[in-house]
Order: sequence, then C-alpha cells, then structure tokens
Amino acid sequence: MTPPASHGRPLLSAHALTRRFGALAAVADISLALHLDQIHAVIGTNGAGKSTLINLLSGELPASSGTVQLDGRDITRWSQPRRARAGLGRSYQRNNIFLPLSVRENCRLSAQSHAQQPWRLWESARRCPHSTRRADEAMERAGLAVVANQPAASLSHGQKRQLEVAMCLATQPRVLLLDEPLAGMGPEESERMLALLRELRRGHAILLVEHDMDAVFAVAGCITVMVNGCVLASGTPDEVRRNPDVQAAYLGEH
Ligand SMILES: Nc1ncnc2c1ncn2[C@@H]1O[C@H](COP(=O)(O)OP(=O)(O)OP(=O)(O)O)[C@@H](O)[C@H]1O
Repeated sequence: MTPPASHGRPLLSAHALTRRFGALAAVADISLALHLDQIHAVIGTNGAGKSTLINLLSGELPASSGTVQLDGRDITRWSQPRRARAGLGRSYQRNNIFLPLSVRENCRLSAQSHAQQPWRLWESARRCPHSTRRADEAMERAGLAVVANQPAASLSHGQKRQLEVAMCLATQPRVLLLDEPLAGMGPEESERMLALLRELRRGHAILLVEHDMDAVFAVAGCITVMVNGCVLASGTPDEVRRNPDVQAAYLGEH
C-alpha cells in the first residue's frame, strides 16, 4: 500500500531498518517517513517492535542494518545526545520525571541538559535565563503553566504524561517520538492529550506509538501497522481501516 502523499522531503526517515536480538528480528527491514505537520502513528500488537523502532530512531539502540536520515543527513551512526541536539525529541513509556522537583524545574533541567553547557545543569534557575524561558514556553504549550511551581509528585497521572511531553518540548525538537502518551489515562485526560497532540502537529513531525485505537484514528494522518517486526500495512487511516490483512490480523471493529 502506498503511503499517503506528503509534500516535500521527509524530516525523518528510516530505510530498511533492522534490529536483531540474537535470532529475533525485533525490527525487520522497516522503511518509513515522517513529515513536518503530520502525525504518523505506529500501531501493532504487544511485542510487534514499536518501542524498538522508536529506540532505533532516537539513537538509544544501534541498528543491526539499515539507515536513518534527518533532514536528508545520514544520522545512523549518531549517538542519542547528538540526535537530540539536532532536533529529535522523545518521550518515554516509563516515568522520566524527578518527582520532588517542581514542574518548572523538571522542564528547565530538560532544557538545560540539551543546551551546549550541560555541566551547568545544577546551577540555579536565575543563572540560566535561556533554559528557564524555554521551560516556561514548553509548560505553556503543554497546558501546565498553572501548576508550574507544584512538585511533580503532586500531579495527576495525566498531568505527569503532559509533563513528559513538556520536558521533550523544552529541548525544542523538530521531531517528536512519543511512546504511548495516552497510557493509563482516563477519558478526560486523553482528550486533553489529544488536543495537545493536534496543537503540536503544526511545526513538528510526530511519530506516535499508541495502543488506543480511537485516539490513533482520530489524530493520525498516516498509520503504519507492525506485526512481528515487519510492516503489515501503511497508509491513511481509511486505507488502513479497509485493508483486509489489517482487519484479519489486528483491527477487528476499527
Ligand atoms: N533488549 C532486548 N533484548 C532482547 N529482546 C528484546 C529486547 N528489547 C525488545 N526485545 C524483544 O523484541 C520484540 C519487540 O519488542 P518491543 O518492546 O519493541 O515491542 P512493542 O511493540 O513495543 O511491544 P509493547 O506494545 O508491548 O510495548 C519483543 O519480542 C521483545 O521481547
């Protein structure tokens, strides 16, 4: 199936990307393209290889073979920090938050760790006006300005996930790799996160790994379906919904 037409060169692309763990090919020969102003969702059953794919794109795992390009440059051998400095941001399934610190401090540390002088990480906020400004902007965009001075520990589950996205935004990424941002959320929190994703679409290329199918079909412009490390189908939500292989293997009612 042909991916939906998108204008211009992809911001991030993978070509024949493969990652083996011993005999298991967790990601096998995957090619995909992420475009600016688009949410590209990756769905698949447990163990399909979605998190491994994100780790390969973010640089947390080296590829066994294949290439990754950012804005036309081959970044396959770049470390994770170098990719992050070039504009690749990611959020995690696991909690990456310093619970005793305030929301603002968490965002500021994230901005500061990304700056050219990360050794200034533990300096007071007053001495890092640039990072503080970026933290405030990220909190504002993620809808967390009202809880800026609260300890992260006091946030609801949904707000913690919003904080993870805000921490990612504080690094000023162009590409957002989001690993299950809706996990464990109730309907209201999910709606808030979906509104945030829709807002972030403009100005970013977003890869969204998510189990919540209603959410995926509501926000994604392109969906790639993975099974056992391979791409089963890729296309617009309508194309994927109608694909008989996808229906048989995965989607059921959707
Ligand atoms: N470090 C590792 N060592 C060995 N096998 C691994 C490792 N990481 C992942 N795997 C295996 O690779 C396969 C893909 O795992 P991955 O976590 O990428 O799947 P997933 O689609 O993200 O699953 P889930 O939806 O449950 O998060 C699984 O069979 C998993 O057990």
